[in-house]
Amino acid sequence: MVVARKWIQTKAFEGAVSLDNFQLVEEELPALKAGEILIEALYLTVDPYMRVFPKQVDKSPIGQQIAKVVDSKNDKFPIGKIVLAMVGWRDKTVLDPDQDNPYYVTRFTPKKTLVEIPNVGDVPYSLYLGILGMPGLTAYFGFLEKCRPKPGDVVLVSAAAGAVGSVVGQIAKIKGCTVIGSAGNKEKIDWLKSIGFDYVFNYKETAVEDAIKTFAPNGIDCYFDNVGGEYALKVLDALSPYGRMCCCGQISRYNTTEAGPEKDVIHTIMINELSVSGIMVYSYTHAFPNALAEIAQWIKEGKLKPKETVFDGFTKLPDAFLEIFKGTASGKLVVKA
Ligand SMILES: NC(=O)C1=CN([C@@H]2O[C@H](COP(=O)(O)OP(=O)(O)OC[C@H]3O[C@@H](n4cnc5c(N)ncnc54)[C@H](OP(=O)(O)O)[C@@H]3O)[C@@H](O)[C@H]2O)C=CC1
Ligand SMILES: CCCCCC(=O)/C=C/[C@@H]1[C@@H](C/C=C\CCCC(=O)O)[C@@H](O)C[C@H]1O
Repeated sequence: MVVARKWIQTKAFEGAVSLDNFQLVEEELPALKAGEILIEALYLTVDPYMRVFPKQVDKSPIGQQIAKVVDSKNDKFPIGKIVLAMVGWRDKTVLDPDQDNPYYVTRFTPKKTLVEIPNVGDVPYSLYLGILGMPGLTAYFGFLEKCRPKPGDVVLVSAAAGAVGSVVGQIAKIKGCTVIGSAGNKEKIDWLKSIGFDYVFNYKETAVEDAIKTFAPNGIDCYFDNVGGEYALKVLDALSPYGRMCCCGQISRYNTTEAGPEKDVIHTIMINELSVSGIMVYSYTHAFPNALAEIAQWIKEGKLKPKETVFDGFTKLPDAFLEIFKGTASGKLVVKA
């Protein structure tokens, strides 16, 4: 008999997430039926959207993991094969590789529970949860398709030291742009400078509108928005005519239910003929293989530098999740099971 551990969410999130939102429980797994496999987590991801994903109370929070097949009654998935699976915060799982994703929401998640890992060469498995996974692809499509950068454009990225923002900034450099990033501590600022950002500021010390006056006196051409709220409205006001803004996330608002700052944003969008677009990365599923090949090539050439903060141990999942909102660590947060 195999016993799995899984985290469940004990109560609805309200305000800041705390450790008592989660409980670790054990579960006896059923014997494998024909066609099924048993997988064991190697790395699990924590991402900001887990804070706002609907209907998870009494369930294991949504999440992908890189896992190894450890028992199999399916010839296509032999023992030892590595897969990417959306099974939530669990260390062991029995599944049919062809089953639909129990967390599926149209456009927002993969349709199937299990996804083959892309064949992009010999890279650490954890990267499939970051730069070669959902966050990296979000950066790639959000920036290239929605911001439509041109060489010489001035690009601003918020939460620039994070999983998405750090990739956006580096792709912007590859595309010949001038890149400004914001982050919340000195270690992140120093790291962003070291990977090629032209200007970096601590948004907790310098208001974004002041940073823009200093670093981009002629305005911002592209804004990649990871934070939303007042920060995003301030940047909207500073976009150059024909500017582009990619609305990727609103992390400054995830822990609050209070109404956001009000303003007649529509007038600003009209008068400057701005393009403001959202991004949902799974809308580009058809184009993932080519994008991943290009990202992998940039990594190989040293043009894109992955960074991770790794939490050691399955029991650390809630701590890793809380770290997203503390904001001390940079790069992609992953948990080594
Ligand atoms: N549309 C889509 O398909 C996707 C959207 N996203 C969104 O992209 C954004 C970035 O995601 P990801 O790169 O994974 O996360 P990050 O790795 O950037 O982690 C979160 C970071 O956000 C910053 N942050 C945390 N709380 C706040 C706050 N209250 N106000 C301002 N900044 C805060 C902190 O950095 P610091 O304070 O140092 O800047 C923290 O380190 C999120 O909003 C996420 O929801 C992500 C993936 C897909
Ligand atoms: C609703 C806030 C979403 C914040 C942006 C973000 O991080 C998106 C990430 C998606 C995510 C889907 C997340 C939420 C779907 C909400 C559906 C609903 O019915 O409200 C996940 O699938 C990975 C990213 O594509």
